[in-house]
Amino acid sequence: MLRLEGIRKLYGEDGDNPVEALKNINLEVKRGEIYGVVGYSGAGKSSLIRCVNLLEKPTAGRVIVNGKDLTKLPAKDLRTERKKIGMVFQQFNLLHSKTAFGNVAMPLILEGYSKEAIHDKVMKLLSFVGLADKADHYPEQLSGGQKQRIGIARALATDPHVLLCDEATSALDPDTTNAVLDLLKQVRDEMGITILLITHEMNVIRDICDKVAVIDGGMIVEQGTTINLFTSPQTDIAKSFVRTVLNDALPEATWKNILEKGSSNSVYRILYKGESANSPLLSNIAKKFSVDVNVIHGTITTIQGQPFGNIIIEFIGDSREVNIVVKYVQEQNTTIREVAADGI
Ligand SMILES: Nc1ncnc2c1ncn2[C@@H]1O[C@H](COP(=O)(O)OP(=O)(O)OP(=O)(O)O)[C@@H](O)[C@H]1O
Repeated sequence: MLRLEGIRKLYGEDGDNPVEALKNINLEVKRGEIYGVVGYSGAGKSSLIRCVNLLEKPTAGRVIVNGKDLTKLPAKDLRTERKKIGMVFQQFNLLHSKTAFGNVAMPLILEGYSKEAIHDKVMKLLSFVGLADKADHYPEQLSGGQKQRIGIARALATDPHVLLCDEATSALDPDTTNAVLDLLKQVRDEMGITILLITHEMNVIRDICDKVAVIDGGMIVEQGTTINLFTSPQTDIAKSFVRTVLNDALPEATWKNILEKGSSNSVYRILYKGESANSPLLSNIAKKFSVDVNVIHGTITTIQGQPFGNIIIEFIGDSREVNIVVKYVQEQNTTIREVAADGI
């Protein structure tokens, strides 16, 4: 549905200090997928999303939407194809002089739709985003979450195939963020729209993305399914992003206690994924082996509908028996490793 091939973006290429914001970006989003791009400030996220709808022309590379390379289209055809790409902005970008109705109607007026058709479509979209009763309200009379719903309704007005979301929830509080993320999921599930979103918030990736790419210094440094990225991040930057929501480092005070007891060599991290998160692993260990299991720290979270457990435990018992237990855990298709000196 959407493919980026070898995208480069160089700003100020004719000046003394050109900035290479994107370096050879390759990415494929399948129809109906929600694909997230996560990165720190300055990583190149905005440049990337702006290159997708050609608000910025890539210096090199191809942007293929529905089989068409947008970078090769003449201006008139590009305008037609752009209508199939909706855009949702962090700051909503609503016209303050227009009501909610007027904002959603805008793209349809520009398209020359009849008054009746506009009324029908706008009211349907306002109902879809749960704001039919706010049709006559102006943006200043709406909350941030409501403004974003209007922004989404406006983006849907031209029946896009792809929705690009630029930090769509970054200006919202956590509860409102959840509601807007649910709405985006509904857009995908009920309308079959493919979504590419950029964010610096890993909870957004965890909550709605099927796949994710981590971008750093204008390059994709890691990409894959959301569950794989969360359960086995490879790069330091992906690990640090995952840590922002899983908070899996052992608290310093707990680690200090363990060191004082001299039992640091029997502290392990166990990562459960999917099915194995449901199996009573710890109680099995306690039943089968003569070691005690002390859970020190941990989180269990749901990623793409699958439970994922990340817990730190201390085995209390003979070290030979502990080694046997570690082997047993590995045989259960579960990751286990000693916790390092920094509690990670
Ligand atoms: N119009 C521009 N002219 C020159 N340099 C630019 C321009 N836009 C972005 N850059 C530079 O390109 C790099 C990537 O910026 P970009 O805005 O794409 O990152 P970002 O990940 O979206 O950051 P943020 O989350 O802070 O918006 C940065 O070094 C930035 O300074």
